[in-house]
Amino acid sequence: MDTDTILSFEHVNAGYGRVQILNDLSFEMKRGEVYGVIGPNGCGKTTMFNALIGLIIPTKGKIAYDGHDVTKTNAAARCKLGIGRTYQVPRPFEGMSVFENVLVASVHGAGHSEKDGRRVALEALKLTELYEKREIRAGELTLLDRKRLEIARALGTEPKLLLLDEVAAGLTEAEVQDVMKMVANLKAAGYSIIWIEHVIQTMVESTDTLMCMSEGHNLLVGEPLEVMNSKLVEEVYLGVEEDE
Ligand SMILES: Nc1ncnc2c1ncn2[C@@H]1O[C@H](COP(=O)(O)OP(=O)(O)OP(=O)(O)O)[C@@H](O)[C@H]1O
Repeated sequence: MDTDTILSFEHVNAGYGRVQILNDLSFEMKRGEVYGVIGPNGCGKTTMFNALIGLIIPTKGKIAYDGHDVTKTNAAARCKLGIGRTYQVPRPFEGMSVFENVLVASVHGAGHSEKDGRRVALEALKLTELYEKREIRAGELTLLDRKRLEIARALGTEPKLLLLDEVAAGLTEAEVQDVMKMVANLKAAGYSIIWIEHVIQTMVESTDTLMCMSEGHNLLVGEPLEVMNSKLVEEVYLGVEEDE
């Protein structure tokens, strides 16, 4: 793995029990880039995240992250190495304040002392523009702010690689623009970001590299607009969307 590469999947097979979902998946991501992942429903995008954070262990192949072979490393150790994820459906502790939610991630997720955890949590809240709302109960937040909180909680673990799972889903166009600005700020702050999304325009405008997955493998990867305009992608992805 060259030092520019933060993440690589090499011929990975993985799934749930006997059901194999990832099927010889290979790709490589550069440090500091926003790497988009698209593909039809059920093609294995979230499963790829699950394999990346250590929720499921590959039956074949290798996952290398930041100079480490993490193929069989457990989830807690990967979190400590700097892999932080968000979930498709935000699930904060509703009764806790915004700040407390991020503090919990920082202290219990990343193992920071309370003092360091507070510092990291406040930085995460500033980066996600939630600082002014830090005392509000998480259950009272709008969907956009819940998405921000989901990202802040991931940042609370001090990741180098941030995994975003459909953070734009369910938002208005104006809100999606806010998310795109936030992702651009996170990139500028030095995070490497891997971003699953169905909102195609977002992917074209906000990512440096785009991969389209199909049936658990890498169908096409490249410059976002080229990937989106390719016939191959149109057939497996847009074709499926239109039929739904
Ligand atoms: N815990 C699980 N146990 C068994 N099968 C699962 C589990 N989670 C997901 N699957 C199956 O794995 C396949 C891939 O799902 P996955 O969520 O990775 O797809 P996806 O590309 O993220 O889809 P979407 O765009 O709809 O979120 C689907 O057929 C799904 O039903």
